Amino acid sequence: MAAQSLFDVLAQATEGMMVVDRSHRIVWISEGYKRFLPALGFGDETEFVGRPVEEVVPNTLIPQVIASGKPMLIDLLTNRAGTFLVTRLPLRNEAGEVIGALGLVLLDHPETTMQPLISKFGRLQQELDDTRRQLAAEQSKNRRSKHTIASFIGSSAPALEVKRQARRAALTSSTVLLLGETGTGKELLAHAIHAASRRAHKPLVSINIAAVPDTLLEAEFFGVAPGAYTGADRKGREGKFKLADGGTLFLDEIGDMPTTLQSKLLRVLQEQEVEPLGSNTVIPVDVRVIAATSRDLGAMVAAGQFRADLYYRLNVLPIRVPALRERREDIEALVEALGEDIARRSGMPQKLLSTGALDWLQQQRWPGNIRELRNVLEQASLMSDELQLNEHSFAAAMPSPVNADEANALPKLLPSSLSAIQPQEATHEPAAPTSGPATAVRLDTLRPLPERIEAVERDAIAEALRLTGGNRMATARLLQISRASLYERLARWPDLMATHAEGSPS
Ligand SMILES: Nc1ncnc2c1ncn2[C@@H]1O[C@H](COP(=O)(O)OP(=O)(O)OP(=O)(O)O)[C@@H](O)[C@H]1O
Repeated sequence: MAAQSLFDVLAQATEGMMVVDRSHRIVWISEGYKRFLPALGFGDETEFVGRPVEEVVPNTLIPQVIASGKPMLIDLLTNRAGTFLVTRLPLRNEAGEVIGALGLVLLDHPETTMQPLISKFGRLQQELDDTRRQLAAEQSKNRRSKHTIASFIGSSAPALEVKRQARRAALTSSTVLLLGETGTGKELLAHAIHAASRRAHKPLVSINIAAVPDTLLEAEFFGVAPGAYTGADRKGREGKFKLADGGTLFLDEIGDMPTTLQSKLLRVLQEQEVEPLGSNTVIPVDVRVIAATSRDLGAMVAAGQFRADLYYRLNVLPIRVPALRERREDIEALVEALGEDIARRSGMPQKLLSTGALDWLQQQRWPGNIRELRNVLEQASLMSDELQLNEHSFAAAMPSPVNADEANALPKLLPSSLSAIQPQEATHEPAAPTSGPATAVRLDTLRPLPERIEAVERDAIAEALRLTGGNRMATARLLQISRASLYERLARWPDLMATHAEGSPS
């Protein structure tokens, strides 16, 4: 009786009410509810009652209330009939079992009486939709490769030749060997070749051999069988070859491959099958390999540091990626493209370049190639408040510029202290109280050798960190030392570590 009167009170006090049974079927609607039927697309009650609620009231959550047995005391329901403030309550029998639900419309025009809440809801809904769209766009972008052959900027003869070779390589599944200095765009080309190949819809998996400790490389390449190890690898792990199945495996810094693993890699390349560590079964794989190195592999073969048979197996389609100084005419287009990217990422307007600035950029030697050009552009843009950058803006961002002529005479990376040592080291004259560079050199030679070596190393590392924008991997490569020995030295000079925090924009 009490329940009946509560029911009547609710039906009258609200704008509309419906009762739904356990199987979601609408069994009753109040007089008030009938007003909403035309907006929901129904002529009269008989077409509506008896139907499953989710079929006739879009976006309703009544089925969830029946499933969970938990009330929804207040919610906004939006569908083609409008936006409503609603309450949903489960109905239970005496045994406490859910036998259906009550749906109450508290307000049918909440937008007039609950403006702040409704507009907040609208805003959040809009943000949610935008984020979902962005995420979907991002995901589809990530599935596509980061780079295409057209993203390799440049129309000089050497750049066009590289692109021609890359397009040709994309037509086949043969192994590609990308050879070139650090920062010339080898990784970009590997992505581009994959994206232009028939494997583009399959993964491109990269492994930087120099970045993985030798002891872990084998597991990284070939995977680990379940139960082979305890700890993190107990469940087994797929190797990069398996992950790249059907697609492309990019082996960056192949010159750093330990000799013990070289023969195993050769076997996998020949047989196209891998044997995970701790297993005695082989797994067939279909992988296209693109390898890259900034080292002279031919010389490494001659020195016995790289297996000749692996070298020949990799050297099927060699592509030499030119250094930036071999294609200075591309600097203008590169500056334009890199500047656009820097502006987009930083949210600041793109800076213009004076003619003097462009000339200046074209005269540099760029041992760190495009990565270095990008870093210098970025630093100059951040350091200057002017919209136009001139040669002084760049000189400030690149404190010890070396022009092309000087550079040809002297390896750029040798810092002044080292170049000072070389010619003077043979002279054993006593220090004379003269002024100028000669005095500095003689005083320098009087310092204990370990101290001088330390200073040379420190200068070289500082210079290389600057060139690579603090990128540890590229720094180690440029100096031809291992990453571990770079870190070991950096630990000695915490100030260097702090000035060049890890993280290159590339
Ligand atoms: N031709 C190019 N056009 C536009 N950007 C380029 C070009 N070449 C390289 N870059 C950019 O320069 C940076 C360095 O390129 P990438 O990492 O491909 O060089 P890399 O030769 O693989 O270097 P490393 O040997 O040090 O790994 C990246 O930000 C890349 O996008």
